[in-house]
Amino acid sequence: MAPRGPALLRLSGVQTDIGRYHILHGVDLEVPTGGVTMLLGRNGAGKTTTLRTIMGLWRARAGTITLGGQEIQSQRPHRIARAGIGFVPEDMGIFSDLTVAENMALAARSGRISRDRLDWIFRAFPALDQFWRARAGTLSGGQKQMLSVARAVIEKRRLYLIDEPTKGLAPAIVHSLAGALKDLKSQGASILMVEQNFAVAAELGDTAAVMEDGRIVWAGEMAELAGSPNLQARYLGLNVEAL
Ligand SMILES: Nc1ncnc2c1ncn2[C@@H]1O[C@H](COP(=O)(O)OP(=O)(O)OP(=O)(O)O)[C@@H](O)[C@H]1O
Repeated sequence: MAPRGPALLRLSGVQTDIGRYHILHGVDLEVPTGGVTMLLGRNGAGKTTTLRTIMGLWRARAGTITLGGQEIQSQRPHRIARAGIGFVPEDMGIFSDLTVAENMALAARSGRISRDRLDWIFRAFPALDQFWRARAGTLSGGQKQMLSVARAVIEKRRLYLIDEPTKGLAPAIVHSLAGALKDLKSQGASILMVEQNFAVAAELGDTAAVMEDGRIVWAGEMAELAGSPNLQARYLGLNVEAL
């Protein structure tokens, strides 16, 4: 198991509205330093809205969000990114008209990509090496997802937010993506991840938080959730016999 430290990210009573809809109803969540926290829950529970609120893409109308003890909830997204959060959005957020190389260069805040980091990315995602000069729009769905993850990890960040990286991917690609994320975790990274594939969530997660209707309704060790068909049925609607 990855080392578990004090909370790196803490949400307290976070409420977010989208237009006139009240979506987050007071989210309390802790992400420890080191390891993977899985944010789980049924469709529409508010997981993506939580990640976007942390990133400042939706403004929290109440509550606090701290990163390493500093409040970030009223900062703009680029300031939050600069504070050390890498984000892999659900829609991948890559530039289709630019090459893989250009997409990566734009993601590096310092403007320079470290050779060691790039070598690690190429080992984890060989397709990005192969298609380095290709336009991102010509990549397959799985390769685009890899580029999206690679952009977030191009530089070391204090925290990575990753929204459903395996969505719609073939099993072999899911496997290699999960391997890369495991490797990132073994380097001591702190990750908050939304994942609908429960097998992947159970494999990668150290801790878990389950959302329902804009609130966290259960939080604990991933192993406890993975080992309890009752908790899974109650909070995730998973029927283990059907898996
Ligand atoms: N741009 C928007 N405008 C209006 N309502 C929205 C918008 N984005 C999300 N919502 C609503 O907010 C609620 C939470 O959505 P959110 O995407 O955070 O859920 P989720 O848990 O990530 O679900 P999923 O797994 O389906 O992505 C849903 O009821 C959704 O319809």
